[in-house]
Amino acid sequence: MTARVPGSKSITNRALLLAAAATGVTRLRAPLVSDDTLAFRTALTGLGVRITETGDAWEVTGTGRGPVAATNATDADGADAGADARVWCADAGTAARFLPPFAATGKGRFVFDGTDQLRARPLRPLADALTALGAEVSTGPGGALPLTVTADGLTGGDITLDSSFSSQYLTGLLLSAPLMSAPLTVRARSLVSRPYIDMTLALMRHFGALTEEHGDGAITVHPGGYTAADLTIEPDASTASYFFAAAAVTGRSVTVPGLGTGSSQGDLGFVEVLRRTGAEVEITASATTVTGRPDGRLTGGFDVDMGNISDTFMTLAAIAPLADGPVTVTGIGHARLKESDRIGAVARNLRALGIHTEEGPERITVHPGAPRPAEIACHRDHRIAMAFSVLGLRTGGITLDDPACVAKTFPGFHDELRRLFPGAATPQGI
Ligand SMILES: O=C(O)C1=C[C@@H](OP(=O)(O)O)[C@@H](O)[C@H](O)C1
Ligand SMILES: C=C(OP(=O)(O)O)C(=O)O
Repeated sequence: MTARVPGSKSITNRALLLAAAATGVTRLRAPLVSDDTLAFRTALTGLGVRITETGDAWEVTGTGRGPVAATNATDADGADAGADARVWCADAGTAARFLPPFAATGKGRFVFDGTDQLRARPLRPLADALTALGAEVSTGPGGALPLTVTADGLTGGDITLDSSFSSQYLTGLLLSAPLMSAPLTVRARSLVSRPYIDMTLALMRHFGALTEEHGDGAITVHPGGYTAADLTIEPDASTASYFFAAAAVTGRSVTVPGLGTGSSQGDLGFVEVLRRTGAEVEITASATTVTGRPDGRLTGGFDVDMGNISDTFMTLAAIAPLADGPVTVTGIGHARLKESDRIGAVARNLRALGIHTEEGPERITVHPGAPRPAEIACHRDHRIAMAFSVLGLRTGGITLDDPACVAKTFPGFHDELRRLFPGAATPQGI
C-alpha cells in the first residue's frame, strides 16, 4: 500500500524563511499545508513577504534582507509612531525560534507571541544569544513568549549557545546569519536533535549560503545573503512514522514514495528502530517500504537512544505494549519541552490503558501487556493523537479526547489512516 504523506513541516518552514530572505522568486512545490506551516506563512506575509499559490506550489518573492517593521506607522504629525509588528506564532515552535533572529536582522520593533502551549516552551537561550549579538530583546515570564525584538540589523560575532533544550535556536540563528554584515560563529553546547542542523545547513547551501563546520563542532556562516532556488518538499518523515508503525503492527506493507536514501530528515531513521522489532525495511533512492511480520508480532527486549529522532519516540512507545519484551527509550529529556511533556503524557496514557510503564527524566520503559479500553488525553499534542491511533489498529476501545489536534502537522491524518486500514475505527473510537 502507498501512504499519501504530506510535505515535511521542517523543510517547508525553513524553505519559507530562506525564500523570504533571498533575492528573487522561489517556487516551493508540495509544501505542507497544516496549522504550523500556515502560521509560519501568515507570519511572513505580515512581515511584508509576498507569497502566492499556483497549483500545489507556493511562490515566494524574497526581499533580500531582514523585515522592516512599522514603515507606515506614523502619528497625526507624520512622525514615526513606533508601532510594533505583531507576529503570531500559534503553536509552532519553528516560528517562535526561526522568526525572531530574522527580525533582528531587519529594522523596527517586533513582538512575537503564541498560544499558551507555545508560551510554556523555553526561549531564553535564543533571547540571550540575540542579546549577545547586540539586539535589544525582552521576554515574558520565565524567558518565554511574548518576546520583543527591537532591531537595527546584526553584525555577526562569535557566541556560545545552550542547545540542550532544543536545536531550533541554533537553526534560527544559522538561517538568518547570511543577512548579518560580518561572519557569525556559533558554538552549540549540549546540542540535541542534531540531524535538524544538518537539514538547516543543507537547505542554506541550496539557497547559496556559505557555511563552514569546524572540527570542534562550531559552525561559521559568512555574509552574502541568499539567492532564490526552487525546491520540491519531500514527505514528512515524522508523519510517515505512524504509517510505518501501522505496517509493523498489522503485518501489512506500507510504502512512502519520495522518502529515500537522499532524505535530509533524520526521522526517517525511525525505520531502523522498527527493524529491531522484526519489521522488514527497504529504503531505495526514491521510496521507503516497511513490511510487518504476518501476525503483527513485535520483538521487544531492547533499549534505544532516540535523542536525535525524539519526535518519533511516541510512535514506538504507543505500540510497545504489543512487543514480547520491555522497550526502553533513552536520551529524550528534551521531549518534555514540546507540545506537551511527552514522556509524562505518554506514560500516563499507557498506564490508563493498563500498561506497566516506568519513566525517568530522560527515558521511558514500556512493558508488554494487553491494553484495556481508555480515552487518550492528547494534551493538544498532534503526535500523541497520531501515535495512539496506530495502537488503535490492534486494540479496541481506544478513544481520543481531541482528534482534531492532528491539524498541527497533518489535518487529513485520520482519513488517510482509514483509507489504508479500512478496519480502523473513526477518530473518536480508534
Ligand atoms: O528544527 C525543526 O524543524 C525541528 C526540530 C526538533 O525540535 P528540537 O530541536 O526542539 O528537538 C523537532 O522536534 C521539531 O518537530 C522540528
Ligand atoms: C516538536 C514539534 O513541533 P515544533 O516545531 O512546534 O517544535 C513536533 O512537531 O513534534
